[in-house]
Amino acid sequence: MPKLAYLGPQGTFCEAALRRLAPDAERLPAANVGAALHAARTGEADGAVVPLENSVEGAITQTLDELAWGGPLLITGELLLPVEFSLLVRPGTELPQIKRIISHPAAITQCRGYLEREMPDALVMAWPSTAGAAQEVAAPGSPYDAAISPAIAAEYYGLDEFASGIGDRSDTVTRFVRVSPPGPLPEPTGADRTSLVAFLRDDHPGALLEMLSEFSVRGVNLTRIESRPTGDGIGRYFFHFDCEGHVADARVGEAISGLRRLCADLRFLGSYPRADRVATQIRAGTADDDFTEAAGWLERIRNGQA
Ligand SMILES: O=C(O)C(=O)Cc1ccccc1
Repeated sequence: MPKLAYLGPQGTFCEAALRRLAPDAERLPAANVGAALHAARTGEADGAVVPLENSVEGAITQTLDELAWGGPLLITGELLLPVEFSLLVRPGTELPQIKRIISHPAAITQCRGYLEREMPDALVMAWPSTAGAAQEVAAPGSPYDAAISPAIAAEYYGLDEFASGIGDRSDTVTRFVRVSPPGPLPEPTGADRTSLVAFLRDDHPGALLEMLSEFSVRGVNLTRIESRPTGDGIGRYFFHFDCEGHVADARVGEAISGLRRLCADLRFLGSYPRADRVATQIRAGTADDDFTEAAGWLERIRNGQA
């Protein structure tokens, strides 16, 4: 039974994601995303489940940066989890008493409308996780009055649900990934995704276009692109790419080789089955057989057998 670290404590969306991704796994709650990934790197856990992006707010940047800069880890699975937010309070709390609210930053930004409408004067502060915020509100003497959290955390920590469904949108989905220490890749399924982090060799006109061309000329569809600052001053960026397909697919492998030549550094973050199981559409001329046929043809020309 694998042991998987996750953004704890019990009751986070991340825990719900882990339960679905690996129902039989032993669950190791971590204080924050960095600690969960650290446990996967050191071997304290066999892997970790962490949030990567949200359909409303976009990237969970801490996860992106950890995967880009931290010790190498491979994404081996993903899950799309619908998320619904509740406002949890100590039993008996009334609206005028709610002055300090805490939650994960991604939850706060997705409940802006409710907070501004219903409690515009409340202070809203970041906490490492939603259920962690609920646990804090429940602690004796806590200076905080409410937590934005999954409803389930009310049961775990003895809180009341002051309001439910407080997200600005009702159809929000968060993408979680399972990461593992470097090792064998999941087998190709025909409905896979590959994740990469690319660092430019130098800044010049068309540098991004050149990278994108490596995908486009081989018929590889991108599913996400994200620029992140390198930290070396304004205007310096590196890029996260997700594309359809598996590194075992010829077109994906060739695109990645092309990127490798273009980039100062290219980090492979894994090839893994897509959560939505949408099969990759293969454009004419970009199937594995087409690459094999073309390579054979080239070989024959070079050998004077054309
Ligand atoms: O704090 C949690 O419960 C998480 O899993 C992170 C998160 C926060 C808000 C939306 C989605 C995931």
